[in-house]
Amino acid sequence: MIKTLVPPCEALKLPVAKVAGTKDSKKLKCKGLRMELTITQPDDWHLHLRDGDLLKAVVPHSASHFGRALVMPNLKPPVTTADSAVAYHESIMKALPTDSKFTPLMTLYLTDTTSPHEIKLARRSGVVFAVKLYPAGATTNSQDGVTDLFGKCLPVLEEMAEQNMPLLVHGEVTDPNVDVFDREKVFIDTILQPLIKRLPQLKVVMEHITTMDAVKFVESCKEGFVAATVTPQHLLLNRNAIFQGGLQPHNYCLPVLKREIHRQAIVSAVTSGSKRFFLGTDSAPHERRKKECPCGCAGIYNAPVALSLYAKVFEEMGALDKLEAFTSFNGPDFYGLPRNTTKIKLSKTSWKVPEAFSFSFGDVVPMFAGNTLEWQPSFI
Ligand SMILES: NC(=O)N[C@@H](CC(=O)O)C(=O)O
Ligand SMILES: [Zn+2]
Ligand SMILES: [Zn+2]
Repeated sequence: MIKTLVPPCEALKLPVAKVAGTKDSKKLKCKGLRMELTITQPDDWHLHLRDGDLLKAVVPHSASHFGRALVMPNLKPPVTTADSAVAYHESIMKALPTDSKFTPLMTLYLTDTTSPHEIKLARRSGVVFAVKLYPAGATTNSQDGVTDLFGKCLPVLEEMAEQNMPLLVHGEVTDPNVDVFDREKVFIDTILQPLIKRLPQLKVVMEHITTMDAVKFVESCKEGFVAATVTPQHLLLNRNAIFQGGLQPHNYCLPVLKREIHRQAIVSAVTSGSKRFFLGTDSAPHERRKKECPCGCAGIYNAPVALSLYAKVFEEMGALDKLEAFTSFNGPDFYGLPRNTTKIKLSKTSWKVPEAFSFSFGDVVPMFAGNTLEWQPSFI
């Protein structure tokens, strides 16, 4: 629901106008009215929560806005078994603020030696909802990932199709001869296309898509079987942002930001209302000293700003009426889970993103640190 509010002092006296389309909302904005949106509580279908002190530090940011999150397994060591997923689930539950209703959904880290039996155990655990494919060497903590998907993992993938367990992919090839900006497209051509041909019943999510090639691929597949998550950074930034006024380590993530034409293709796809695309922040915190150094880690910490940024993208495209499906419906529908029943409010109120979050072990710098954003989420 999209509502408009007048400035706070007068808010109680005046009737609330409902806004059906975005042309209206733009008009209202011009008149100086403040907008407010009430939407079903969103879920984050791609989140890095880490472990230890960093987990305790960052989990409140996700728990304060999202109902559930699909938690990525690329810890050190990675979460490769049902037992370790259950243990990780417990440590996340312990790290949550006491009154939190946030539900972590766990993933298994696929390796060359993952057995079909482990998939059965994962399904039975009740806490594992997907299996994650990291091509070995593709991204942070992927060294134990898969070296040869078709050669080593076919029996596991068949069992996953059997168990209705989705495969989530970091969709980049690791061949050093392939240009870093082409790695997603080559992955689609050489791995994903053959995979869905071979196992059409396997559900696949292309994580954090970055190219028009990925958009076209996902749109060409059978709805309900192949989908994609989209991050705030790939909707709002192109590759210039990595080099704006000097090297910008906090805009470096994998897959790396791409050209403007790719960003525009992703924005069009998510704001079209297609059910194939849903929210996955890929919020990936690294301590500041591990980002601002000679060989900085890939990953953008966006959990504190993600909802504001998604709202900004949809508003700029005149598609605020499509935001809720992207943030709160398409994901659970794909995973066959119920939609959340609680609501959150997004108010069009300026707020400043902190320069950094400071913890005893160090700082974590969020995406758009120090910038002013317009949409502010809160519980109702
Ligand atoms: N996206 C990133 O740049 N980094 C992620 C890993 C990943 O999702 O590829 C991380 O764990 O830091
Ligand atoms: Zn990834
Ligand atoms: Zn990720």
